[in-house]
Amino acid sequence: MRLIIREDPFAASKYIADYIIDRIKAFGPTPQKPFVLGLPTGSSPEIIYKHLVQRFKSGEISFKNVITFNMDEYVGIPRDHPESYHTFMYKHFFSHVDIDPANINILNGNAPDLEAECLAYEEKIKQAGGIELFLGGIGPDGHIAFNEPGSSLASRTRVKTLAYDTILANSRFFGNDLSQVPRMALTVGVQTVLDAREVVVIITGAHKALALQKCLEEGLNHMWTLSSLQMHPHPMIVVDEDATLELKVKTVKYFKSIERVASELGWGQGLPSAAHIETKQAAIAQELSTPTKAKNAFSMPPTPITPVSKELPEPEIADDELTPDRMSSRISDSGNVAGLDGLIPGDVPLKSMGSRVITIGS
Ligand SMILES: N[C@@H]1[C@@H](O)[C@H](O)[C@@H](COP(=O)(O)O)O[C@@H]1O
Repeated sequence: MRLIIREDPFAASKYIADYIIDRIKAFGPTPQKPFVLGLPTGSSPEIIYKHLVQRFKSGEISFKNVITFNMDEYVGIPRDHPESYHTFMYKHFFSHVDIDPANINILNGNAPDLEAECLAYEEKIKQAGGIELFLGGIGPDGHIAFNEPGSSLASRTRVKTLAYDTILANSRFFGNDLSQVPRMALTVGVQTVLDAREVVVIITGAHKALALQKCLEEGLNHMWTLSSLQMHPHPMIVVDEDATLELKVKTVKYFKSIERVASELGWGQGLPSAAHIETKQAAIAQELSTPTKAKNAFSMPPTPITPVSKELPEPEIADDELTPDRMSSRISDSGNVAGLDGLIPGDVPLKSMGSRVITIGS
């Protein structure tokens, strides 16, 4: 788990935007090998999108060879509703960059067959080669996408009924009128997120501090679906200071130290590229398949160990000092156990404890 802590939501969002740009550049997407990016909505990612748009406008990054899959969409509100996730994504991101509209994938919450829509979405992700990086946000109840508390951790894209907490939280976008918030949504499943090669989550604000604590310091729990990241090989959570309010000081210090040590050593917190790992794996497999080398690899002579005693000054042992194998001889025959010399007269010394047991029948 990587936990990156930044002072405020702006710094946390900038960190993620930079990270995504670095990952896309390192990947070097082409039409034949596009970068597949999973995306969220919500107020937390808004600043990330602003950064990405800015960097696109300054010519630092292109989204031409990027395919996107959004996490979720409400069921039953028109696609052009001001609060639909389609509208959100075009307003904050897609309309401002050079992404090919054919590469944009968002679930259709008005599909005549919602189940078929979800199955087709999973299939499309598979056909695109799987998601390289899934960016996510969470709700205050620790849900990722719309995987509400109690969701199966093996879930895939499906129809989900929204929890009351989520309806309450999202009512701010619907004039604080609970009755206007859709009751259902289509969402990628927990397992769909975990299938991505890398998952990056933004969490900001004190109202999400408990969720972060549950997911980071406690165990895997379907009531806090973000905790599923514990099962992912490359998760990264980027937070602001407020989101850490419920964490132990020790946890915060540890994760801050990871980042500090890594930067002191000149290491980034990024992933080694897939190509780099594959080259290494191939070299190791080759090495092990060469009979003599493989044999050598497993029958290496033991590394000679310098006896510790040679490194240490000779201990000074008094003539009457005892060696451990004769520890029993430390106990004097006086009947008293070392340290128990001050026994009350008449008390029974430990070595004859048996004498305290009265024989039944006697
Ligand atoms: N389904 C979305 C989530 O995908 C998103 O992560 C969450 C957080 O939104 P915000 O960032 O506005 O708190 O909102 C909704 O519930």
